Amino acid sequence: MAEHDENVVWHAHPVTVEQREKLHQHRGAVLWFTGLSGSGKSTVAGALEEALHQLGVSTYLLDGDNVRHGLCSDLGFSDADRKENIRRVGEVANLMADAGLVVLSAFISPHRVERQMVRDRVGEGRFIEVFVDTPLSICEARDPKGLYKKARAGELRNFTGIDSVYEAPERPEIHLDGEQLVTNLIAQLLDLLRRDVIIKT
Ligand SMILES: Nc1ncnc2c1ncn2[C@@H]1O[C@H](COP(=O)(O)OS(=O)(=O)O)[C@@H](OP(=O)(O)O)[C@H]1O
Ligand SMILES: Nc1ncnc2c1ncn2[C@@H]1O[C@H](COP(=O)(O)OP(=O)(O)O)[C@@H](O)[C@H]1O
Repeated sequence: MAEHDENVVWHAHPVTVEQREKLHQHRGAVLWFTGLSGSGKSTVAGALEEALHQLGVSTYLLDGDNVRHGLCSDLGFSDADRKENIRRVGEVANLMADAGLVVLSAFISPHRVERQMVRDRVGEGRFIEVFVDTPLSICEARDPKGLYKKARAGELRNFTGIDSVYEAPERPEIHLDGEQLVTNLIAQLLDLLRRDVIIKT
């Protein structure tokens, strides 16, 4: 894919990200949830969004299951397609954070290199990697969509954790034990957002 056309020139607009953040009364950021299928990414991200919304924070939740019905409906689960999925979502998340929102994204995002690509794009300080660490055996026992069962039966190929790799984060901003109570996990995430001065409330 072409990087960009040299004839396309960046245009600096008069309203800055700092001005937009001032209006929102909090900083823009990307909370990047990563973990196995069934680890709890959507559940925890959804509960955190609810808590933030109640605190008056402007949020948006990007979820793999939903984005793959629209923006990324042409993509499957090969390594190349997952990479493109994360690239597109990373760009959208970056734009939303630039708009001053606290973005929550819930994608398996199994490869370190792609998560690093999004980190570089969003920038240190704004990118918060959230590792939802739930053992494969627990995810498989939960199996809310019956996908692990299908993968074990050989009916679903390239399934993360079964016949496709998951590279755990080495230095996530926060490492959650995905077997703890959701309320406990939300308290840890709110603490981090306050400590990093993303939110003030
Ligand atoms: N082969 C394979 N591997 C993993 N997951 C699969 C696969 N096929 C379908 N699904 C369903 O798609 C959801 C993961 O989509 P993501 O966009 O998060 O995946 S990725 O980040 O591009 O790897 C994932 O949702 P979650 O369970 O919410 O993680 C699955 O429901
Ligand atoms: N902390 C938790 N403790 C117990 N069950 C959980 C927890 N988080 C999620 N679950 C349950 O695990 C299943 C998978 O959660 P989900 O959020 O869909 O995972 P993911 O988005 O990572 O695939 C759901 O049935 C959900 O209710």
